[in-house]
Amino acid sequence: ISIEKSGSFLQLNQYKLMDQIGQGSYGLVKLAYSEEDSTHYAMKILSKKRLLRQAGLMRRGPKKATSPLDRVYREIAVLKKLDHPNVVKLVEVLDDPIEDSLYMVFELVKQGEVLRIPTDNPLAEERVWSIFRETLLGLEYLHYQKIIHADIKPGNLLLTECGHIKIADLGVCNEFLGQDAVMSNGSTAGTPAFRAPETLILGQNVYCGRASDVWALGATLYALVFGNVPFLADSIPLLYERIQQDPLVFPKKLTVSENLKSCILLMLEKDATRRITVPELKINDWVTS
Ligand SMILES: COc1ccc(C(=O)/C=C\Nc2cc(OC)c(C(=O)O)cc2Cl)cc1
Repeated sequence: ISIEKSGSFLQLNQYKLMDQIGQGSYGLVKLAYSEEDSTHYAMKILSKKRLLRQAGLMRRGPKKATSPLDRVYREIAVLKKLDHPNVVKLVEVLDDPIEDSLYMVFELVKQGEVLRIPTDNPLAEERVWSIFRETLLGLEYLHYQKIIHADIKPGNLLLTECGHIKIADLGVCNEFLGQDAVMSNGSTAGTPAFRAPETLILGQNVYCGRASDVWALGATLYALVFGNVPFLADSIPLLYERIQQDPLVFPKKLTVSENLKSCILLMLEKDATRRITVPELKINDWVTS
């Protein structure tokens, strides 16, 4: 990669890096402008050292032969093959072997995150209905490609200029697995408030990734319409206790349809074997209303 400073911007090959537009445990996302095609992109910047460190911390049990970076490269290879209107598109990866940074170039989804929570101004049920339907199609596509997103949340749903949804952040935290989408909770944490109960049971570290994605989608649906996550606590252990034990409560102040409440309840079913599945969601009364 050719890296040069042009004025106050870093220039990576044809990309001029501009403002930071996103950040998270993964690293950060910058707006990038390509002079080659006069188009803006979202450039996700990862640190290989940080990835290795995180993998070291998160990996439990026998050390897997593949280095954590192989996992990222394998997932990048998968991302390049993905092509769906409701999944963010990876354009290219700039990876200089001697550089610590790994640059993932994505198509720019102009309006960014669909909703920042907590908020006192959640989205109207009609808006949430179309956002949910598109997210469901994107998730169905990922599951079909044997990809468990493992971090579905409002922050990873990006809104296009025309108000369509693209699911983001498949890059690092998903599990690309063989036949059954079986997860081990050592490797994919996800965001605490959106984690399914079965992923929190210590010791038992095998669960179905598809069902845990549905739970997170349910918590996301709840957050989009009520402005906050379904279970809250001042500490992570208490949060996990509430996710596993507490019955779901809907805020009195906001009126939403009975169909929407039942749909959320079916997705936030604590028993993963009884939880609604993606195919069942596609024919759910609220989703098809
Ligand atoms: C206000 O305007 C804005 C326009 C676009 C953005 C934005 O794009 C943010 C994050 N983007 C991404 C993050 C990802 O992971 C964490 C991945 C991935 O790894 O799949 C892909 C993308 Cl694109 C923000 C503000």
